[in-house]
Amino acid sequence: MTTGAWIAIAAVVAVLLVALVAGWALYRRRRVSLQPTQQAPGQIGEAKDRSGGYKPESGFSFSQGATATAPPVSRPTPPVAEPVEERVTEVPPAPAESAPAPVEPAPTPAPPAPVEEAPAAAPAPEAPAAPAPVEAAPVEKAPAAAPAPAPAEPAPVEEAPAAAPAPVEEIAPTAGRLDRLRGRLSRSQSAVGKSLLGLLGGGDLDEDSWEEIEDTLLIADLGSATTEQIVTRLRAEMAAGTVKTEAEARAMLRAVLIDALHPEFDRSIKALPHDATPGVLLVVGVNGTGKTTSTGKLARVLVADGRRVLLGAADTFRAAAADQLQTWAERVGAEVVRGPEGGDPAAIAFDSVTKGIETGVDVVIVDTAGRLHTKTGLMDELGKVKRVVEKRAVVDEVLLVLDATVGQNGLVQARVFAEVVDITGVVLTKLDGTAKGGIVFQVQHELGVPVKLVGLGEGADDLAPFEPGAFVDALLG
Ligand SMILES: Nc1nc2c(ncn2[C@@H]2O[C@H](COP(=O)(O)OP(=O)(O)OP(=O)(O)O)[C@@H](O)[C@H]2O)c(=O)[nH]1
Repeated sequence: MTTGAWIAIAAVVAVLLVALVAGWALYRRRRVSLQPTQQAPGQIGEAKDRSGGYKPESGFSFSQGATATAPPVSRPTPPVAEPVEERVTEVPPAPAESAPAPVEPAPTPAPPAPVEEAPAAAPAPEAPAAPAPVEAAPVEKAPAAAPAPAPAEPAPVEEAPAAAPAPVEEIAPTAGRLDRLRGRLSRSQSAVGKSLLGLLGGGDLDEDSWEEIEDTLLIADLGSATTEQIVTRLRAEMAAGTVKTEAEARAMLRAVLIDALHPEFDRSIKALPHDATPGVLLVVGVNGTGKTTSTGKLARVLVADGRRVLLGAADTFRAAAADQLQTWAERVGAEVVRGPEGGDPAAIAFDSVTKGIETGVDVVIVDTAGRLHTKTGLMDELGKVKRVVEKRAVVDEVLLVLDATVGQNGLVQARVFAEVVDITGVVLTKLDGTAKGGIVFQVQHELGVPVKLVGLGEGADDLAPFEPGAFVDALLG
């Protein structure tokens, strides 16, 4: 071979080498690399307890709703029970539209003296032995002015007549019992967190990795808008070069997720009484989502907090729902107002609030029915319930109960309800049974209202306040 040929070969080899090195350098520049940590003690993410179930830092927070604009009603001093008939007949004419059907005060363990007889006996609210007011006669409704369209004398709901009320339960203080929820959420949620941290902390982040992060968020039900927002922020943080270690990646992910959960939202439950009226909460949602259960759990929390509670069983769709609510009420010593199966929910809601005002309870929680048969039907029913209640008191909260396990369907439901009533907060139930807690992000994003409470099990005390930080910690495992 000639010298010229050797020189040519050497030149080609040199060019190839330069191209190879330049290509490798370019490739490295496009990847974000994470070094395993050598962090100083105390640095974020260092050896902290990540067994991390959902563990709210604080207890439930209750506040007072906006100042009442409803007609002032003098609030008699506490629990002296009066005959229900008397109380109810004092009610000013109800809105014409309500045409309320007779409502039967249900027996409660905190007995308002038995209907019909009851002198001014004031039974102690906690006396389990006190006989239930058997055979509560249908109460004459005040609004009788308008010739009530023959309320078809409702077949009295099976009132479990002679059954002695269950003894009122001791309820653990709310603060202490929240610890028991630890771990519930992590069992189902941590898959999402593990996957995200695996990708972010795994070393190199190329386009495929970003796509995987996006998929993980979408699969966890965060929805496309929230996912896009989160991925954009994660990319920006990574590109800024501030994230060099796994611990930093974790801390950054945590901060981004918490931000997306709107930590600034007011999540207190507007359940405190006004000067002349109780706090009034409407609980709405599709049947089966956990409305009645959540109403009962919330009543327990309030009673444990020293509040006098009245539950209104306006879910007249099936008698069992009212029975269920009554059982919850009996267990905690709350009062209950219920009506006949198929009765007018608005009438029961109206009577609940009326009775609540007159007996001076602190808070009335009305459990409504949520048949999504037609939007118009729902609109009529719920709209009417709210309007009628507002004749007596301000509605402080409309809590929408959503089942976290139904994913996108929950969002569809949320939209429909939000069109019908002004939702002020969301109760997300069954978070213990899903690996897709991401619906929390979507619901807040779509409705612009906070998730205030989460259901983490079927137990009576498995209700917790929603806290973004605690939730993200549980999510990251
Ligand atoms: N695992 C789990 N189950 C729950 C939770 N909340 C409610 N449930 C269960 O969900 C089922 C339905 O709850 P309900 O309270 O009856 O639902 P609802 O919306 O009132 O429905 P209706 O009674 O038909 O009006 C019950 O078996 C509850 O025990 C929760 O947070 N976790």
